[in-house]
Amino acid sequence: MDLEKLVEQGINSLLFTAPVLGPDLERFLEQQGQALRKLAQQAVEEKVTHIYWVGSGNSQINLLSGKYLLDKFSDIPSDCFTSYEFVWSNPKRLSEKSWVFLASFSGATEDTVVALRHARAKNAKTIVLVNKADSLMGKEADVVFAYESKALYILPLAAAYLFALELARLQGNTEVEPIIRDLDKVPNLLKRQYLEEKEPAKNLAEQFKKETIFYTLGSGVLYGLAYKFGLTVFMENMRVHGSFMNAVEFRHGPAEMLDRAKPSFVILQGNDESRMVVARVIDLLRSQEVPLIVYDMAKYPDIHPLLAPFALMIPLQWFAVYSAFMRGITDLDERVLMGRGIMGKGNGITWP
Ligand SMILES: O=P(O)(O)OC[C@H]1O[C@](O)(CO)[C@@H](O)[C@@H]1O
Repeated sequence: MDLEKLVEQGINSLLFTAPVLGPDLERFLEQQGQALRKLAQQAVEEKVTHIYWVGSGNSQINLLSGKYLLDKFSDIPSDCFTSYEFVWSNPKRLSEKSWVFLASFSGATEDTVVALRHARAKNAKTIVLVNKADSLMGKEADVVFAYESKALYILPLAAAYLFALELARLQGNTEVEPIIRDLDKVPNLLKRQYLEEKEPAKNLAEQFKKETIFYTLGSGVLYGLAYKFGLTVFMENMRVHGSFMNAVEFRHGPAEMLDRAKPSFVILQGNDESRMVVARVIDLLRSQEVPLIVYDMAKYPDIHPLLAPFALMIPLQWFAVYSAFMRGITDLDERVLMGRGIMGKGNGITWP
């Protein structure tokens, strides 16, 4: 089938969020931004002792930014867990003075429902970010943010950013103000990128369509986005082998594999503190002549460096969409194992 026809059909798929990211983020910030800021105020007033961020896959790694920003700018301790790890680790500090944010698009993912019930059993306050308020998790949580969109990575990411930055601002941190201001510029950037990044991504996908292994590397503020594409999108939706690695860890072992084979690499390079070390990894990979794609935040000097996960999302997604089509995947939402009741168990559970 004609590639452009597939793209046209793909616009309605759940995976391909790029067409709605700009408008949906704009709406989300407009409609729910105030409530998120109020929640941050409440956290400060109530002297919350610990904030947990919990989810699975995309719906965990977007929340990691909440911990990253709280650690960097606030004095509230915070941890981010995959849902089952949260339950198994059963942190001793988890109490009625803790707040637990949980994200889930379906609101019915086995792991995260179990985590929500665990947090409730410990009397922690539970705040869920779900697509629909009437989902299983929406009905059981104390506070619900229903984002009403397929943008399951970007909208909870924005919620985590706004909550954490506002909390730090209320604690007197002035460094966060430019980041909060630039967050408002992101919807327009995403609208523009949806149009501008299509052709370059198509060419890149063409160039890489024979590659069978993709390692995706990112560090610092881009750790989460690299994890998202390396661990979920490329493997889950392009169905290629590969994995995610923290870019700073590459010199500590993985580099040696290049002696035997030269798999392809996708590197996300931020404008934050991680930039120079990641640049050294890029130089090393270039010297070894591996197939390499670099997504560089330097292309967006008008956006605060800490907003990189928003700025690099659409170029990567366009690449994944074209790559999937070029590999014979015509339905971007089709799964071979996930969502079929094979891997998720429990009453009302729908995923994975
Ligand atoms: O957001 P939910 O519904 O909890 O689902 C999480 C799942 O969705 C994905 O993010 C995308 O399918 C997976 O990585 C993960 O298994």
